[in-house]
Amino acid sequence: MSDYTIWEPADAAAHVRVPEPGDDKYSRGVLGVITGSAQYPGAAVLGVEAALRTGVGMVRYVGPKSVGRAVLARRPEAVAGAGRVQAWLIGSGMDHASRSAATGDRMAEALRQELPTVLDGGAFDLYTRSHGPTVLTPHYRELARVLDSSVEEIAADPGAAAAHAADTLGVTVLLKGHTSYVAGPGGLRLASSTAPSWLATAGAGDALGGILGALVATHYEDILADPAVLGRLAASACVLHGLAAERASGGGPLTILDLAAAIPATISDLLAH
Ligand SMILES: NC(=O)C1=CN([C@@H]2O[C@H](COP(=O)(O)OP(=O)(O)OC[C@H]3O[C@@H](n4cnc5c(N)ncnc54)[C@H](O)[C@@H]3O)[C@@H](O)[C@H]2O)[C@@H](O)CC1
Ligand SMILES: Nc1ncnc2c1ncn2[C@@H]1O[C@H](COP(=O)(O)OP(=O)(O)O)[C@@H](O)[C@H]1O
Repeated sequence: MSDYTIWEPADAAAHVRVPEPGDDKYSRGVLGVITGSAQYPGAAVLGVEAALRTGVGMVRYVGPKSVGRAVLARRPEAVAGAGRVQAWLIGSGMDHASRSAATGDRMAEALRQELPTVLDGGAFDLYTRSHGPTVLTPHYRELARVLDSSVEEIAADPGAAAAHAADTLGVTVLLKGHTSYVAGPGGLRLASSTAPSWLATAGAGDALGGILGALVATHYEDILADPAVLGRLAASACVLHGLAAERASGGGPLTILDLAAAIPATISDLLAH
């Protein structure tokens, strides 16, 4: 932990791109989303919800048709089907072992574009094929699988595990937990623990993926110019996620749709201070 700098709300505020009068939906950035599966359609719904609430020019959902229908039922603002995007969010709510050929093809096509990419749960196996600036968002069990290690080893020193993963895999790693650790291959080390423990509930990570996806899509040019920006955005996503959870919780339980609904006011508060 000593190598890590705490990423503060003011740091996160500086990493929200506020639209300007000359912006349109494309100049703000389009996020492509390949998440969800027949088994876990809700993960796609939650990620898209959180991305749209964080602010992005457009979300294009490019997953299975049945999941796309669930996404659109909740969020008609999302656009279903392939098209040009500036960043990708891939892998929440899917199991890499049971990935369909169609999903595998969509992922391969996305990764070929060398765009800034967030890889979540069911897509960690693809990190070597992701040639754009890439951030992985594992929890402890997932990082243990990626590193062929054990949960106990990760839990013993999560900051060191995240740093080791970033250095050996050559990607940015956001290791999720009560404290989340962001490590970048260039020695970037940021930590955040803004979230209440009420956030330990199913779907919380799917929402984090959406928040981070939106921040990445709206900063794609900055990331391409300096890949270290990706780590700062990852830490900013953790701060926003934690503060939105705190606002939704108010000291009690929360659902992930409550968290998503709290994101806009969380951002406007951050920008006002
Ligand atoms: N609404 C949704 O669609 C959601 C989908 N989710 C998806 O669900 C999939 C699995 O995610 P995980 O993070 O659980 O994956 P993991 O593979 O890390 O966790 C599964 C492990 O938890 C253990 N386990 C299961 N139930 C348990 C219990 N009651 N008590 C103790 N241990 C238990 C299992 O034995 C297994 O080892 C991912 O694809 C994820 O994206 C989750 O994000 C939750 C919400
Ligand atoms: N005890 C805790 N306190 C605060 N935040 C937590 C706690 N446990 C988990 N979280 C946060 O909740 C999210 C859980 O993500 P993940 O394990 O991927 O869940 P899911 O797969 O259900 O979406 C992460 O952002 C993590 O940082």
